[in-house]
Amino acid sequence: MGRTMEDASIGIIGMGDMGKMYAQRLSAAGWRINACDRPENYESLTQEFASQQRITIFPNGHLVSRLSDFILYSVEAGVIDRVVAQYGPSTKVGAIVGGQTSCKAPELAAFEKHLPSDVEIVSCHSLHGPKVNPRGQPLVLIQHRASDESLQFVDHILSSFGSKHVYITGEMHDRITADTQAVTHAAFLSMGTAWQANNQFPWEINRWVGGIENVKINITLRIYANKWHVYAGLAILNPAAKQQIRQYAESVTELYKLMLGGHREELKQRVKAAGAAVFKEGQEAQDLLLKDEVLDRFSLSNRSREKSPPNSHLSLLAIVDCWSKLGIVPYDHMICSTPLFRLWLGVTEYLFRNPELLEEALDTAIDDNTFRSDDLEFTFAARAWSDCVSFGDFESYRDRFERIASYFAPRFPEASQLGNEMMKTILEKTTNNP
Ligand SMILES: NC(=O)C1=CN([C@@H]2O[C@H](COP(=O)(O)OP(=O)(O)OC[C@H]3O[C@@H](n4cnc5c(N)ncnc54)[C@H](OP(=O)(O)O)[C@@H]3O)[C@@H](O)[C@H]2O)C=CC1
Ligand SMILES: O=C(O)C(=O)Cc1ccc(O)cc1
Repeated sequence: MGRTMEDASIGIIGMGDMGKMYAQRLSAAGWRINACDRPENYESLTQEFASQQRITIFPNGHLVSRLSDFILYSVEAGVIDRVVAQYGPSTKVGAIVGGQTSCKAPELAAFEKHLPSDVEIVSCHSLHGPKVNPRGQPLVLIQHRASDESLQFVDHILSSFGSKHVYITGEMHDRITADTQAVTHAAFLSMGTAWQANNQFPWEINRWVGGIENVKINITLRIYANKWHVYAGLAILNPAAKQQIRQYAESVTELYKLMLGGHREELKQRVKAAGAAVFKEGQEAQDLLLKDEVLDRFSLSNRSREKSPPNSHLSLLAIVDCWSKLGIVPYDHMICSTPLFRLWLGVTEYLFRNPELLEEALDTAIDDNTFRSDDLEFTFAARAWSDCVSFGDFESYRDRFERIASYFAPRFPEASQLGNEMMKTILEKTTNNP
């Protein structure tokens, strides 16, 4: 292999949020980092990292690739092929290459296509955002074209994160993350779309205040405050995601039609059968915590509330219907769970493991027309996001995303502070920190 742990250096191509987080944490653990972003960002990055002795900034990926023993591409998923085509042939002989993109099929295809055959491939994916402490969070490692020794080398490099290493294939990664990431995002993106379409800031309206609603609101705003390309890439480029998001939109539509038609018994039967398939007896996940007393602390609203206002919870009924139609047991996907997914599963579980609350939601869906127009917009939104992902057009995804994001933007600073506290509190209880 020709490299020793002592003199090895790590290359990072793409110094955005994730690239910088990796550079900071790996250099703090004692590794030498060679990093670059696009050539036009060279000057500013050099200044930013001037005081960090173990991080050297280079003008481009050729210079990073020819020097480094483990090279990580941390660029937008949509450009991975182009960037690997550009710098891949400059990779140091015998080096190991990996990527941080959220969908592995295009990344691994790019590596196979453009890397010299003497280069090994071990890819990875931290299943959390750049501001989350990696300790205890899942970190996927994919030994795609590499010896066991090289996998151990990468394993060792990344061990300082304290993450929970998960060893799977790229294909399995994409199938699981279609659910834990792409469908989860589709649900929250649709909530935001519906609120915007009805011209609502949900925390200002009585029927949205408290409990589960705080999670819905805080996560939706958290997603819209983030970069569109992260969500577009992992949904559009993952074939399993298209199918799963389409099923989610179909479940939303069919349940909404049952509500609209007043088909109480059919609705109850369908939802409860789905619930029984997903939440099997004795299959409780780790303590997911979601209790109203805690969730109530994270409200953007300044109103107080005594009891949860009844809600049809269409978004939650539909995800369970979707999982059951696809034969997915979400607890099996905890190995690739992100913090958002655990919260999403947590609120869903909270509703489905509370028979009175579920009954109340189903009766509200039939009897109470307060939510009809919200649910109508939510149904349109779920279908529109599904179409957008299926068409695979990054620019129209960006346009939809940014239009809705700008509606909520004035509340981002407050929402992100509150959302961070909520995540922290809930993560402390839902992560098995070693
Ligand atoms: N954000 C998150 O929560 C997570 C993201 N990921 C994945 O990690 C990857 C990076 O995400 P993130 O850091 O958030 O995104 P960013 O947009 O912050 O970072 C990507 C960086 O790559 C740069 N880049 C683009 N082309 C080149 C090139 N030819 N050479 C060098 N640099 C280039 C971009 O520059 P410019 O902006 O100027 O184009 C940008 O600085 C994505 O694939 C994402 O899906 C994975 C886990 C979590
Ligand atoms: O938790 C989520 O789903 C996020 O939104 C953060 C995120 C985004 C992309 C990833 O590949 C991993 C995590």
